Amino acid sequence: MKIMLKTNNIKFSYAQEKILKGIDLQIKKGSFVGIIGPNASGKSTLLKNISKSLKSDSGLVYLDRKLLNDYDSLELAKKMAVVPQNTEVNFNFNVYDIIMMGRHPYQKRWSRLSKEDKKIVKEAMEVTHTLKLKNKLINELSGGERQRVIIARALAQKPDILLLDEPTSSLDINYQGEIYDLLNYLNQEFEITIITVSHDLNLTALYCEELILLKDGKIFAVGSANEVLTEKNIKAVYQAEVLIKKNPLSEKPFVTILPKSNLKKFEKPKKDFKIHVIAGGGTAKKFLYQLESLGYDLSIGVLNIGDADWQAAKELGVKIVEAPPFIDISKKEIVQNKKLITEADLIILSDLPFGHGNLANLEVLTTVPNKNKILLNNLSIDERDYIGGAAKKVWNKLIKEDENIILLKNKDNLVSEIKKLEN
Ligand SMILES: Nc1ncnc2c1ncn2[C@@H]1O[C@H](COP(=O)(O)OP(=O)(O)OP(=O)(O)O)[C@@H](O)[C@H]1O
Repeated sequence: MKIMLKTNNIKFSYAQEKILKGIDLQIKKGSFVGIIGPNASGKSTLLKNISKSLKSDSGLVYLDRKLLNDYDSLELAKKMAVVPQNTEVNFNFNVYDIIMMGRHPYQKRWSRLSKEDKKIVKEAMEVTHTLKLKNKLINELSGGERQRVIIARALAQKPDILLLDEPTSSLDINYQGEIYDLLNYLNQEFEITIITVSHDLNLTALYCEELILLKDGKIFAVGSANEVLTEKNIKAVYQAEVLIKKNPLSEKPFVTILPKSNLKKFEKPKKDFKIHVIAGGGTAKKFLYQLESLGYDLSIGVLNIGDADWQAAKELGVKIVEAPPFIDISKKEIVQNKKLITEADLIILSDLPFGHGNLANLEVLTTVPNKNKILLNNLSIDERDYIGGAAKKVWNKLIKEDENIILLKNKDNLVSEIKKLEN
């Protein structure tokens, strides 16, 4: 295994404040590494220490087996390029001139641009799709365009290793993917070693083969995305409750912040309005999050354990009447559900499909004629009745006899309907 960059116990302080508290790193040649960690954990300071923009107080940094301190600035610029966090450029040069600056380490004083310089700059512009911006002034570009130009300038240096500090922080989702795709291409095609600092755990997990998680100036965890991005690690380092699922396409972990713990910090006001939801199959997932974030007192049931709505309700800490999957809802669960329904100010029935197993969830509504009900019917009952019309029969009876029913085709209007009832 060839090592491109290695640090031995590096320490760094700004004035009296200790920022890096002994960092040991080994970055393989040709690898794509992501440094993550909370605000002020020392990520940018580490990047500056390994790129000689700051000098470590103690410890050693080796770049390709040679001490970083032994590189002079031109020699270092041929080996390593840095894309800083702030890509603002003080002088309003045009894009071509900015990218050409990347050739500076190779140019002799007062010499003209060589054919080689021009060829390399053109290639850098091609891979970063900046050719069409060539004559534009740098300060007239969008954030994403400027980011690509600064990466092109770094590529014009023909580095073996590229360090990027939050390369996608100001970019929209499309450009974020584009920049990481570009980095991935550079890594795979030209074997450039890449180190990114990022707050985007999911992009980092998706593209980086190794992750370094920093906490308070020390390395907390190193390894693959699956090894580093665990609920336990995230909680320990970010003090955040997250849900980690496997991205079905990439098999990489996908981190979702759990809204409840997030919102708790803002002391979200609780509403004195109880809503019981009858759902299943993920038909309520989206509006459950919405209603929970608005502070409604929610309950849900009867739901099969493992169902998508059950998972959402669990994540949100909503009261659930649950039942084992693949068997009919039992009497006991029906009674528990009825109790919550009786206590609720409003019942919402999502447009869930009905079979033998959950018909009781529909039938229960006929026993509480005085309760307000919102029935979602974006999909007609015909399309959701999997028991030869039995569900449709109950539905039709309900619609005919119950005066407290609101039929709602569009889930987007749900909150406004609830607000009307609340008042
Ligand atoms: N030039 C400076 N002078 C003094 N303190 C600094 C300086 N730059 C950074 N710091 C401090 O060093 C600590 C680490 O900063 P650093 O920028 O390395 O963290 P980070 O993990 O990159 O943070 P973020 O995710 O917020 O960008 C912070 O407490 C910061 O206030």
